[in-house]
Amino acid sequence: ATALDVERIRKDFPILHTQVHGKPLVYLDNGATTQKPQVVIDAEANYYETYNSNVHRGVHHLSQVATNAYEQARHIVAGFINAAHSHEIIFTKGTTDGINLVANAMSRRFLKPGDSVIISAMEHHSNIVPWQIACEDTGATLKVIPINELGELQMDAFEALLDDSVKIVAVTYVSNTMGTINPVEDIIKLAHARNIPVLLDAAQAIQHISIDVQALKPDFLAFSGHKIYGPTGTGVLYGTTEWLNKLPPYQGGGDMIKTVTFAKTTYNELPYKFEAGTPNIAGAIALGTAIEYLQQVGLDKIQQWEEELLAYALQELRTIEGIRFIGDAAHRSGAISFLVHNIHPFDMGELLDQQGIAVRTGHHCTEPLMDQFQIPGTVRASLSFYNTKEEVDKLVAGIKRATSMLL
Ligand SMILES: Cc1ncc(COP(=O)(O)O)c(CNc2co[nH]c2=O)c1O
Repeated sequence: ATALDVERIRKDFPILHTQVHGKPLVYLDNGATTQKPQVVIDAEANYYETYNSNVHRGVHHLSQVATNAYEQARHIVAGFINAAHSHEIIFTKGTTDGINLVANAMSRRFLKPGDSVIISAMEHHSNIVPWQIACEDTGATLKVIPINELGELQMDAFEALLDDSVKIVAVTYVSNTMGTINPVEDIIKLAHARNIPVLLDAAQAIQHISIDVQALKPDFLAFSGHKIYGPTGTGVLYGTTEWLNKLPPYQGGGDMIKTVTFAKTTYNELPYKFEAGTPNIAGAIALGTAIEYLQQVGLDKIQQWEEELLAYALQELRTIEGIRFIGDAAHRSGAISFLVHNIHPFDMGELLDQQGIAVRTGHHCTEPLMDQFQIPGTVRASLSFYNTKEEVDKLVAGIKRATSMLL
């Protein structure tokens, strides 16, 4: 693939041309949320300006236009991850919402005392707490796959945890804190060998790695729209038809029903069974636009550039005296977490901010991981395809300047 024209791409993102504290914004907090191209911003505004209307039930023109746009967005998402059917795409509020939907259903229908749920030591709180609640409610046990000092899953320990008590495996595809890319193909194969379903938290994978769910075969896959250049409050839960038909409805209300009587209600077919109430119509449409934008840019070019930029960032960061990487997996993407000498991450982050450099500091909603490394938190830089090597150089220079001020 020909190289990405990053400078041209950057023109698509208005915010990248703003200043912070009088200095050009260097946005390196893409793991928290990504910036939005003008076409995504316009897609939301255009809906409200020209065809705002509720979906699925209206007979009037605007409602049909809105419904077609909303369902076209679903079709775009289905194609993006190569789902076998569009009805396997459930629009959610985000990754947290999608995981809660599955955990809630599992606790109501599939978990009982003596059962277990497997997660990993690097999970985001959104893929820990819903499972803790499900286990508390059902008497099931939460099991945790350990990681090694590089922040990689210990697969032998994972295999040892797999037994007949396990009713689901829920793991992150890519660590939001360390960037570790987990061997999800192997995890799924090992779990499926025992007929155990797998949920993949793809919040930090969907924007960096091409995902084909018919090849990879997760039973569920969740991601957030705002981390793949779409609006906040949007997301997707992919589920196989088989599993989505097994799950009870998550929320009751309009749209998710076929007929309602006080004696008995029958539920709608997929995907509407899981889309109660008026959805985030504008958000879903704009998410579809975000995905089309990425496809036009070229996912292979994006992946190639991000890999090159990550390698450059690691190479340059390694020149910093006293830097300690938290997680240094061989197979990684997106995020780089580090500490410099014994400087508290908050102090480093604050001084970087004063230089216009946006990174995230703290535990990144992975507190158990911080406990394992015995640190209060990290400084995390997380890259996107609109970042440049010059921005990496500014980060490195900014860290060196902050270090000289703080030591
Ligand atoms: C791996 C992972 N799972 C789930 C979530 C939750 O996504 P949400 O429902 O859209 O909030 C995040 C958000 N991660 C981060 C949010 O801010 N900094 C982060 O690293 C994440 O990185």
